[in-house]
Parts: sequence; C-alpha cells; structure tokens
Amino acid sequence: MTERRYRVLVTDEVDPEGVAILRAHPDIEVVEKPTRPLTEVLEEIGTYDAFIGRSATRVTREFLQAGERLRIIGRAGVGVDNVDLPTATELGIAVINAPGGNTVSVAELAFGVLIGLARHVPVAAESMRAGRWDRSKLGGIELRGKTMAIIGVGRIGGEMARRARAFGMQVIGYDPYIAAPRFEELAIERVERLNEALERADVLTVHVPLNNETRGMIGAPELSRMGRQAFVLNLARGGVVAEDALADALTSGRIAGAAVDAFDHEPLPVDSPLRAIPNLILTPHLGASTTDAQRNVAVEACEAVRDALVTGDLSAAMNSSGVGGAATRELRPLLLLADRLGRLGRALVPGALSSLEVRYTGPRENAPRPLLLSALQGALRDVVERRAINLVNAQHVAAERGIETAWAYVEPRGEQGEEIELRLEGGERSIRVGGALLGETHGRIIRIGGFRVDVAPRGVMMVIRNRDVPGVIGRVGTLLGEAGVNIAEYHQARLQIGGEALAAVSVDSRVPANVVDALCTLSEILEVRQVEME
Ligand SMILES: NC(=O)c1ccc[n+]([C@@H]2O[C@H](COP(=O)([O-])OP(=O)(O)OC[C@H]3O[C@@H](n4cnc5c(N)ncnc54)[C@H](O)[C@@H]3O)[C@@H](O)[C@H]2O)c1
Ligand SMILES: O=C(O)CC[C@@H](O)C(=O)O
Repeated sequence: MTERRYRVLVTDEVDPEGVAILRAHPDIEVVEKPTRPLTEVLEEIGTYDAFIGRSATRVTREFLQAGERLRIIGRAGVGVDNVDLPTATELGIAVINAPGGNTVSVAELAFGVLIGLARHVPVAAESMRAGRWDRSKLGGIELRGKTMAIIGVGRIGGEMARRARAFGMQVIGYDPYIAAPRFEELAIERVERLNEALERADVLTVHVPLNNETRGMIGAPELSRMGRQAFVLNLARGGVVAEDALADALTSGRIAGAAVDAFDHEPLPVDSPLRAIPNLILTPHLGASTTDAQRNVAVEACEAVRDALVTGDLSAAMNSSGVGGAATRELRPLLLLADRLGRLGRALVPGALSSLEVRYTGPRENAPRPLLLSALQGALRDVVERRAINLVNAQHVAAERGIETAWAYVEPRGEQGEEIELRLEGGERSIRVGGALLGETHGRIIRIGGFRVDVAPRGVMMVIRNRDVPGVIGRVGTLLGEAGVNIAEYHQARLQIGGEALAAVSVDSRVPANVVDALCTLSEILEVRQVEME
C-alpha cells in the first residue's frame, strides 16, 4: 500500500459520517482514538498533520508545541474556548470550527429545560418514579406573555428568539456587537444595557462565547437585579453565569429556577453543590448532542479540514486574520500572484526586510488585507525555521521581526484590470514590483523596479540587471543552454538605449550556482538573482 501524505488524529467521538469524508480521500490516513488524558495525546501528536476533536480534549499551548507537523485543528462544534488560539496563530496552525451545525439542537434543548422549569417536569417525573402523586404541589406557569431576555443575539440567540415568539413571549435582546437590522428581522426589542435586560427578564438566557469579557458576566450583582419569578438558562459555557452566585440565588429564593448545560469544570464533580439544588436542572453538556447536530458539525469540520490539508484552502479558518470566508476562494488567483510578488521582491531586497506595503487596484475592496498576508507569506517563507509560514501566522511573524506593513485600496479607472503593487524596503534598498491578473485567473509579473516586463510567475525566475549592449541575450542563453537549463520566457526591458536594462527570465529548473557565477563574470552583467516561484 502506498503511504498516505497526511495523518489526521480524530478523537472525542466525532460522528462517523464526517470521519468517512476524511477516510475517502486517498492522501489522508485517519487514526481514531477515544478521548484520552493530555499526557497520552502529547506522546503521539507530533506525528499528525491535523487533529479533529470536540470539546473534551483541551488543545493547550503544550499540545500545539508538541505537534511539530500540525497544520490544522478542526473543532466539530462552535466554541473554541478549549483551543489556545493565540498559540495556534503564532505557530501558523489554522483553527477550523463548525459554526451553525448544532444551533437548532441547542435552542431546542433550551426550550426543553425551560418548559421543564416552568412545569416542574424533572421533579414531577422523579416523584412519580418514587410512587407519589404530588399534583397539588407542582402547579406551573405558561410561557405565553412572559419576557425572554436573550444575551448574545448570534446564531443560537436568533433561534431562541424565533421559538420564543412562537410561544407568544415578548423577546428582548442585549448584544452590543450586532447591528440593528438583525434585531428588527428577528422582532427582538433591542436593549442597550445589560441591567435593563436583567430587570425585565422572566427568562434570561445566555448565548455568548466564553472570553475575558463574558466570564462571570452574570454574577451576584446581576442576579440580584432579577425578579423572584425569573429563570436563568446557561447553555453556553461554564463561567458565563458564575456557578457560586447562581447556587446562592437559587437556594435563597432570589430567582425561581435555572438550567445549566455547561460548567466551569467538566465533567461536573460528583460532589458539586449544584447537584443538590432542587430548582436547578442540570444536563451534562448535551446542547449539541443530537444525531442531527453531530452529523452536521462532523461533516462541516471534516470537509473543511480535508480541503485545508489537501488544497491549502484556509478560507474556513477562524484565525486567518480576517482572510476567512467564501470571498477568499474567489481571491485565490490574486493571493497566488501576491505570494509570487512577495518572493520576487524579497529576492531583490537582500538583508533584513523593514517594511512591506501592498496596493491593490481593482473592484474587490476586501482584497488588500488578504493580499498583504499573502505577500508576507511569499516574502518571509524562508525566515521561519521549524514551521511553514502561512496566512495564519504571516502578520504575527512580520510583527515579531519588526517589519512594518500597510495596504491600500485603489479604485480602478475605466477598463483598468486588477493589479497588485508591492513596495519592499530593507537595508539600503527599496523596490516596487507589480503584477496583473489576466482573465481573472492568470497572474503576470508586469513591473520590476522601473522596468515594464511581462512574464508568468512560474518555475524559477531569474532577474538579470545588465548594460544595454548588443549580444547579452545570446550570451545568457548560451550559458543557460550549456548548463541544460531550459528558458520558458525571456523578457528584456530597458529605460533608454545604451542604459541599464533588466531581463526577467523564466526557466524550468533552478540554475546551478556555478552558472550564476559564470553569468556574473560577464562584463555587461550587473546583478543576477533567482527566485523560486513554485
Ligand atoms: N451547550 C452546547 O453544547 C453548546 C453548543 C453550541 C454552542 N455553545 C456555546 O454557545 C455560544 C454561542 O454560540 P453561537 O453559535 O450562537 O455563537 P455566535 O457567535 O453566533 O453568537 C454569539 C453572540 O454573542 C455576542 N456577544 C459576544 N460578546 C458579548 C457580550 N459581552 N455581550 C453580549 N453579547 C455578546 C456576539 O456578538 C454574537 O452575536 C458558543 O460560543 C458556545 O460557547 C454551546
Ligand atoms: O463537543 C460538543 O459536542 C459540545 C460542543 C458545543 O459546546 C459547541 O461549542 O459547539
């Protein structure tokens, strides 16, 4: 059997339908293991190119550093609070999650536990199992007419709003990062202050990611603003609602009930005081645990990891500095051209690079930033030791080396096509190199310094500065021919007759050092550089 190129470790019981997508690819070898302690994973993670898991495995700095070959972390789910994102970005490891696949499952469970609280379903079921008939003790309330306050009006928050309206509830929402039209579309009354949401809520439900801003956002002071009739739902992450404060509010009767699906420490310790509170419904992080959601997120994550590994498509990566999304796929020919221009410019500015600027002219206003990253990727590809440079860590690597970066967008004039210009500075030198896109797919190098050229960025490119005297092209051609180097394109440009000239020569293989030396000894040659374009 031929060896497969990429090894992927899959753990945490990712749905088989997703894993089958990886197995079906001839270049991918899949190893599936159950969830294990970190120490065991660390022993072998160095042999894998990608890892896919759910929330149970913590992808720490140590994990990422031990993964010497790791290029992709796939998360079959939404929250990536179990992944050390800054370290992944620093090391150029793309983090890909599966947003959206489990949204409805979480919202449905939230309504399940909410009705459970409103109608005492768990207590009633337990009392029946115990042989009792507690009908008079278990009177509930309707949801109709009550106010649901949604904290975080993203995907799950939006589905909560739709369901709440179907129940005849009033819906208010707090999310400072979401623009007004989404509130209008979901018929959610927007509140500007968290306190207003707390004071008006009969049901408070949190659907925010766990981060420094949201950790503990519902603590004792917030709970004290709520009505005694209120329910609190946390199906987001442990820590968004402070567990101790929630326990106090429930046991003191400050609020009527709560449901929690995600905890500070998972699994929840056996002796956790939360387990003993009667008006608290606990579920063991079940929000996404439906066959539908698991299939959706597994397929989404595995497809994206396969594409990232095999084709280098990082458009689904959440840490590719804003380069994610379908738009990136459209930008591919431009990204490739920017990378090649970065390589070319770098070869012409020896020594440490101090700045790189990108100017893009064309119709795509979103292009300059990704093009800058791609140009950096090309320019810095030899400076990162152990790891490859890519769109994920390009900006980080540049900042680490003190390289100033900038980009600019220029509106095209008339029939002008798409063009990229890079300006690189380092040591005593600075250079402008330019390229254009032909027919939306093929990049050409069109400018090197002050010279207009027209050559495809392929194979190996030689940039030869020479004096404009007769016979140079012949002599260069002869030396290359004698060395068995085939010339694909030769573009000679000059600024004035008899002045300085420049040749952009595309060749099919690298030119041996002794041939470059021989070229440099020709009296009319001023400088020879070669750049690997592939
Ligand atoms: N229980 C589960 O099994 C389960 C499953 C899926 C997701 N989750 C959790 O639910 C969270 C939400 O998922 P989603 O898909 O809706 O994410 P999302 O990114 O679509 O929505 C999150 C929303 O929170 C908002 N937000 C961020 N910080 C905020 C703040 N300080 N105040 C108010 N709003 C803020 C954002 O603007 C965004 O609209 C995830 O981050 C994850 O942690 C849990
Ligand atoms: O691993 C799981 O299934 C839970 C995932 C869920 O919390 C998420 O953030 O998507």
